[in-house]
Amino acid sequence: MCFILHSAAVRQGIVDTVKRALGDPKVKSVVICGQNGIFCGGADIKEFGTNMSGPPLVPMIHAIEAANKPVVAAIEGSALGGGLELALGCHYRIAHSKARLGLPEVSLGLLPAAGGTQRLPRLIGVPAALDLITTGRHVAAAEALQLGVVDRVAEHSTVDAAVKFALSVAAKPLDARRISTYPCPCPSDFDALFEGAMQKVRQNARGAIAPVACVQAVRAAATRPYLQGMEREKELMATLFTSGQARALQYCFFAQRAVSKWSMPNGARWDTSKPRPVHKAAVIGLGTMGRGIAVALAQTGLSVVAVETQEKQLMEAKQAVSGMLERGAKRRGLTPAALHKISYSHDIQAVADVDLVIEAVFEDMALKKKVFQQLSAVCKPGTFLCTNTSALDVDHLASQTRNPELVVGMHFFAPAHVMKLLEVVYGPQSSPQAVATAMQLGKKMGKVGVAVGNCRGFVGNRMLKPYIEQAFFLLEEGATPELVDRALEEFGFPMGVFRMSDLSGLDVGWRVRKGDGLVESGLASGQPTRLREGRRYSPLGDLLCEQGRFGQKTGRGWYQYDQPGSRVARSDPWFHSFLEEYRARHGLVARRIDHQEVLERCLYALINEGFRILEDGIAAGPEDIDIIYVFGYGWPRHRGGPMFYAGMVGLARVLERLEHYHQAHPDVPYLQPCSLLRRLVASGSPPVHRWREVIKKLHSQL
Ligand SMILES: CCCCCCCCCCCCC[C@H](O)CC(=O)SCCNC(=O)CCNC(=O)[C@H](O)C(C)(C)COP(=O)(O)OP(=O)(O)OC[C@H]1O[C@@H](n2cnc3c(N)ncnc32)[C@H](O)[C@@H]1OP(=O)(O)O
Repeated sequence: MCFILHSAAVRQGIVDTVKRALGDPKVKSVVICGQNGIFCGGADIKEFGTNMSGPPLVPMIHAIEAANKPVVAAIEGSALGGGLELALGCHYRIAHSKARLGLPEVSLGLLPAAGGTQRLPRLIGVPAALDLITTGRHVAAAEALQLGVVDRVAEHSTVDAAVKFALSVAAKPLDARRISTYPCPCPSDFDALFEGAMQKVRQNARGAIAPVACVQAVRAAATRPYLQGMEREKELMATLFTSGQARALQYCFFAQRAVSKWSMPNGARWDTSKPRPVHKAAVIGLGTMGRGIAVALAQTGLSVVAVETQEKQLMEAKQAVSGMLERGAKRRGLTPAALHKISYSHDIQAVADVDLVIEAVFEDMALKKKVFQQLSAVCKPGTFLCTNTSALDVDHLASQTRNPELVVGMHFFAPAHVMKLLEVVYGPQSSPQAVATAMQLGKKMGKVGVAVGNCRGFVGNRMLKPYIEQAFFLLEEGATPELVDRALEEFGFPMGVFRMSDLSGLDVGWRVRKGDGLVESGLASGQPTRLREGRRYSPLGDLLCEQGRFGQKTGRGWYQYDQPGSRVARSDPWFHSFLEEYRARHGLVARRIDHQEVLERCLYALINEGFRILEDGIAAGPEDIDIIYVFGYGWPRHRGGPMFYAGMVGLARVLERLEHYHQAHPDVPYLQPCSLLRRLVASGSPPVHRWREVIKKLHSQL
C-alpha cells in the first residue's frame, strides 16, 4: 500500500487502510510508503492555524506500533517531522540511499510531538537524539543507518525491498520491535549531559524557546516511563504551539518559499520567465568578495574563470581560493574536485566565452564603469553581466554596456561562499530572463535569492542606514556601545551594531559618507557640526576613522582588541572619555537610556524604511524584506523578520512610537512615519500576508 501523510484526509486514509489490512487474514504484513518518491514531509503546517480535523497523529502511530502484524516503513525522498515519527512507530524502517530523515520541528518553533522526543532517544540514545532534535538537522540514509534510525538502506526500489523484507519477517514476534517499550539508555554522566545540552542550546538559540523545550522533552524520555514522557511532550508542545515564536518561524518557512516566486513591477514573473543555462561563469576582481563568489560558483560544478589584473593579488587569491575549496571539501568528506573547475587570468579577455560574469572589483563607480565597458566589448553576445555592488547604481552600470537588458546586480554577503543571502537587483532595463537566470544560478549555489529593485543600498543596506544612524544618535544622547549592543543582542542579533561595525570596518561607511560629501574634518576644524542640510548628523564614526580606528583590523574601533585582527571586543576607557568630551564640546547632556528605547529607536527606524521600500515598489512584499534580514543581517529568525515583527508588536504601536520619537527629533526624517504605515493602520492593521493588497491599492492611486 502507498500513502502520503500530510493532511486530515491523509491521516484518515492511513487509519482506515491499516485497520483494514490488520483485519484481513490474507494480509501477513504491511508496508507504508509515500507517493511520488517522498515518504512524508511531516504534518501540514498550514493546518496548525486552523481547526484541526481528522484523526490525530499520536493515537494513529500508537495503533500502528501496537499492530500484531509487522509494519515496515519504506522511506524514499524525505521522512521529516511527523513523517519520521510515523516511521518510528513502524516495526522496521528501510530507507533509500538518497533519502533524508530528520525532526525539523525546532526550526518551526515546535518539538516533535507525535512521540518523536520519546521514541528517538530510546532507539538511538540520548546524545544522538538530542543532537537531531535540538538542531533539526536532516541526515542522509547512510548516517541514519549508522545511528540506528533505520534498519536497512536500499539502493534500488525501496518499496520492492520493503515488501520482500516485510514478507520475510511476517511470522516473527514483534515485542522487541516496539520502540515505546524500550528502556531509554541512560548515560552515566546524565546530569552533565543535560546541563551541557541546555547550555549549548541557550547559547545558540539567541532567545528561541523551542530548542530549550526540546531538551526538556528528551530529558523526560530519560527520566520518566514512556506514557508520562508523552504527557510531558504534549505539555511542552502546547506552550510552543501557540507562541509568537512558532508563528514567526512558520512564517519564515513560507516566506522563504514565497520569495522564489518573484515578480517585477512591469509584470514579469518567475513562472513566465525562462532562465538561460549557465555552464561557464567568470568573476572579475579577487578581493575577499570575489574569492568567496569564485568558491561558491566552483562548488556548484560550474567552470569558472577568475580574473584579477594585479599579478600579486592574483597569486594570493589563487592560494586562498584553493585553501577554501580544500577545507570545504574536507568538511564534507569529499575530494576537492572544484579545484580543477577554476582557471585564473590577469587578462579580462579570458572571459570572452563565458555565459555569465560577476564583477566584484573595489566599490568605486569609476572603476566599475570601466570594467562594464570592457566586458561589453569582450564578452560573446548574450553574456549576462552582473555586479556584486552593495549599493551603487545598477542602472548606471547597465548604461555603460551595449545590452543593458543583460545587466543585473548579484549582491552577495560576506563571506560569499558561506552566507545564504543573495539580492538579485533589477533595473528598469533588466530583462526578465536576466533576473530568472541570476535567481536560478543563486539557487544552484545554495543561496536564498530575493529579487529587488534598484535604489541606493537596495533593500538590506538601505534599511541599515537609519538603524546605524539611530545607534550613533543614542551614543550622543547618553548611551554607550556596550548598552546599545547588549539591547540588540538580547533581542536576538548575533552582534550588536557597534560590534558589527568593528567587524566589517568603520572605514567602509566613512568612505561612503565622504563620497556623499558628509564628512568634515573634525581634527582640522576642531568641532565638526552635527547638521547636514537641516538633518541631524553624527560625525562620531568619522572622528574615530580620523584617529585610524577602523575596528577589529586596527585593534581599535568602538571597542578595543588585544591586537589587530583579534575578535574579542573589550570596553575601551579611551572611547568612553572621548565620548564624554565630545558631548561636552557639543553641549550635549547625557541622559539615562534603557533597552526599550534602544530597540524602538533602532528597529522602528529600520522598519519605517522597510515600509518606504514597499511603498516605492523596491521590494514586492514584506516577505522579501524579512528574508533579506533573516538570511543576510542576523535578524533573529524566531522574530520573523522586521516587517513580521512590526505586525507582532502592532502597527498602531510602531506608528505611535515613531510619531513620538519624530516629535522629539524633528530633524531626523527617518523617524517620520511613512504613508504606507499610516495607511495600513488606517485599514485596521491587517496581518502581514494581506499587506500586498493595501500596497497594490496605494500604487494604483499614485
Ligand atoms: C493549545 C493547543 C495545544 C495544541 C497541541 C497541538 C498538538 C498537535 C500535534 C501535532 C503533532 C506533531 C506532528 C509533528 O511533530 C509536527 C510536524 O511534522 S511539523 C512539520 C515538520 N516538517 C518539516 O518541517 C518539513 C518541511 N518541508 C520541507 O522541508 C520541504 O518542503 C521538503 C518536504 C523537504 C520538500 O522540499 P522541496 O521538494 O524543495 O519542496 P518545497 O520545500 O518547495 O515544498 C513544496 C511545497 O510544499 C509546501 N510544504 C512543504 N512542507 C510542508 C508542510 N510540512 N506543511 C505544509 N506545506 C508544506 C511548501 O510550502 C511548498 O509549497 P508551495 O510553495 O509550492 O506553495
